[in-house]
Amino acid sequence: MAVAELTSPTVAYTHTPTRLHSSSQLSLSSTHLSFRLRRSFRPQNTRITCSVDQVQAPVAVETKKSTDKSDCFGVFCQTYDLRAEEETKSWKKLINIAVSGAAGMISNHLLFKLASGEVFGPNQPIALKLLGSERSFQALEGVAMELEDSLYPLLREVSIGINPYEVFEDAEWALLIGAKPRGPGMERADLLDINGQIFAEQGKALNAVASRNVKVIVVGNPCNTNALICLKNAPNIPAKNFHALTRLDENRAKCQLALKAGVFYDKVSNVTIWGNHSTTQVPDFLNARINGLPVKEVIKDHKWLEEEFTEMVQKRGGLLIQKWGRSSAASTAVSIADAIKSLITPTPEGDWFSSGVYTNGNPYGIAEGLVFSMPCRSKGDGDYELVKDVIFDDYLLKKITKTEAELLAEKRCVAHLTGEGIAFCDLPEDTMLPGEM
Ligand SMILES: NC(=O)C1=CN([C@@H]2O[C@H](COP(=O)(O)OP(=O)(O)OC[C@H]3O[C@@H](n4cnc5c(N)ncnc54)[C@H](OP(=O)(O)O)[C@@H]3O)[C@@H](O)[C@H]2O)C=CC1
Ligand SMILES: O=C([O-])CC(=O)C(=O)O
Repeated sequence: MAVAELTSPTVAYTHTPTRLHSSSQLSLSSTHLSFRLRRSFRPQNTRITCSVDQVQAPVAVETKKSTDKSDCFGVFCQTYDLRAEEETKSWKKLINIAVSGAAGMISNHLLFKLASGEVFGPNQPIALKLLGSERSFQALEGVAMELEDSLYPLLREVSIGINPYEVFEDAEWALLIGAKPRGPGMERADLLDINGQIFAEQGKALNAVASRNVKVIVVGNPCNTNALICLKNAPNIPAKNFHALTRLDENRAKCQLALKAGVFYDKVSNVTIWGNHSTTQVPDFLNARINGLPVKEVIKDHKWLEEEFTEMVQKRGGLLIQKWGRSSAASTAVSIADAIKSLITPTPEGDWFSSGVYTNGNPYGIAEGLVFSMPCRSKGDGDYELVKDVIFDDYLLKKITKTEAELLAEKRCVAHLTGEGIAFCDLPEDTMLPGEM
């Protein structure tokens, strides 16, 4: 392992332009000031100096095995002691956020939100660990370059890589976005299998190297069953920590209810999406509220609620693809940010949010062992509890049974990936992602 050692009271580091060995490192452990240079290109004669009153004499320190790490990128290979600068003294401890599909469209919106501080807050420095593939590696470098050029103060580290066992190391959040889109003529069972394999692998990697309390949000479709596969392959991480993103569906439902009621969308609350992120999902208008009143008291056209509203939310993703020629990216990124914020800030009194979570001991009688969207509340500690005071009627129960049946069929279809035996695929005919219609 190559470790640069400096002993003079004035620190000066110069090196010639090479692609450095992945473990090259100069570190000042006594002050936590470190310049970490791992397999990054740096400009000719890079010179970094610090005066003696800023730092003590540096000592070289042993680093973790370089092969355990993804590559830090460009300017982010330098890290500084946050306590050394007045402005950063009040900041929290750096958190590691891993993002897969990092060169994709959703990530292209999300990463900049994360880096700006609008998700984790203005005093929360972050490290972004970006997972791509050989196919997308150049694009990933492009993303990292744009992050460099954005000069975000809170963004202290960016690393990129194609091996989940490296990229997920010590991740405290894992936002799993990368997935293969369903191509023409591809059976849904094939999609479940192809993407399921990605999520089985990523579950294993999280299990091996991520923080034991990592929070995982699965976005790549079919996200509920991918999340189930992921958590089944990560037995050392609490199943409760895995989420499938249904917040976009909740946001879409709120928007349509607001439009119909003639109110601004901040007046709509208590919206649950039940079940699968697919066209069987159930946007619950029975428990939802507008200006604190039950939706059915405000919107008297109940036929609209049961038919048009429900179908509009279920198929919103498909309509958007028809208009845009590609699936929702910006609004999905916003909804991922919303989903994270809902877990790290206390839920407003009386309200809740939707997330696809593991049905382990759920109070609604939904089949156990599924990732099913349900109403959740959080104290803001990253954890959540299920909301108990919700009501059901025959319409709602019938719809929930349909989406439950679909998820049970998806589960049977991926039994080979969850350790539950031999897969048997009998998916309902009309099983579709929101983007397929
Ligand atoms: N839950 C939700 O509410 C929503 C979910 N989605 C889903 O999010 C996912 C990402 O969408 P978006 O960012 O727009 O898609 P993009 O196609 O823009 O990017 C996704 C990334 O997935 C990776 N990918 C593509 N093919 C494969 C493959 N065969 N194996 C592994 N990874 C692959 C690629 O990264 P790389 O080459 O680096 O692997 C690509 O950069 C999709 O599955 C989409 O259906 C979209 C909207 C809403
Ligand atoms: O099917 C897709 O990729 C798009 C999707 O999930 C959505 O817009 O809700």
